[in-house]
Amino acid sequence: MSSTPLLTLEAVSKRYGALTVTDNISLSVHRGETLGILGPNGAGKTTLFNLISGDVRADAGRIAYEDRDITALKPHQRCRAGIGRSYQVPQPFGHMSVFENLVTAACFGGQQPEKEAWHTAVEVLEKTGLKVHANQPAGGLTLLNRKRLELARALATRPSLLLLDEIAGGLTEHEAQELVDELRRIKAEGVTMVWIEHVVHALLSIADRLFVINFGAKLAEGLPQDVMNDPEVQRVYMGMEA
Ligand SMILES: Nc1ncnc2c1ncn2[C@@H]1O[C@H](COP(=O)(O)OP(=O)(O)OP(=O)(O)O)[C@@H](O)[C@H]1O
Repeated sequence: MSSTPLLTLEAVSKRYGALTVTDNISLSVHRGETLGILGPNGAGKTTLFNLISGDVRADAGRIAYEDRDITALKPHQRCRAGIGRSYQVPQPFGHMSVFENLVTAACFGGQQPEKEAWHTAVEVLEKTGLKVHANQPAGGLTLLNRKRLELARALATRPSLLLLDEIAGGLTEHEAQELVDELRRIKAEGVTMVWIEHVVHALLSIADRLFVINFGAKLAEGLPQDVMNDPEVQRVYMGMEA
């Protein structure tokens, strides 16, 4: 891992009216690492992703990516800079085939010329186990395959940073394990990942570090074992799957 972080957030805040949803968050993500994000429902995890991807603008603070200030960039500019994301609720073009969804992501998200986008789509289909569903309308996929497509669409933009929002949520144990295996292969290729996940044991099987958010603010950060043993984290997580 290089010492220069790939992504840096400095004192980033976001409010909705009187509600501070992101409260002075500073964090760094290093090249090649997988950072796991934990926090109770409504803690502000997805908002943090929205701030990184540009779907939401920060009220205060600075976001840097590859040493470049991206705080004012629009989502498509951040995507082209190398930030790919999946959404908690999969957002494919339901009437289009799986393959068409991937070509579209590669062309418009990744700004790849058509021929390259086709190659990328084929490559990503193989990598994510979606090849047999390539010509199926995305709207008819099972939950596991919709999650895979969500991951595949992000990969088709050829990200150097992959933001994964609850990709294992709602899956069976076996399905979640399949996804984790896929993520491990992606990680081994050098893709840096930030993964929000309530399925803690799935997250722990791959995360290098954890960052815990509660009420929009940082509760804990560090090596997975240290964070999971932190009494405050245990208190906040009581009753949750571990
Ligand atoms: N556009 C918005 N307008 C007003 N409030 C919002 C908006 N988006 C999010 N919030 C509020 O911000 C808080 C944090 O939401 P967020 O979705 O970031 O949490 P989360 O940690 O991802 O939750 P979950 O684990 O349930 O997905 C919640 O109270 C939510 O209702």
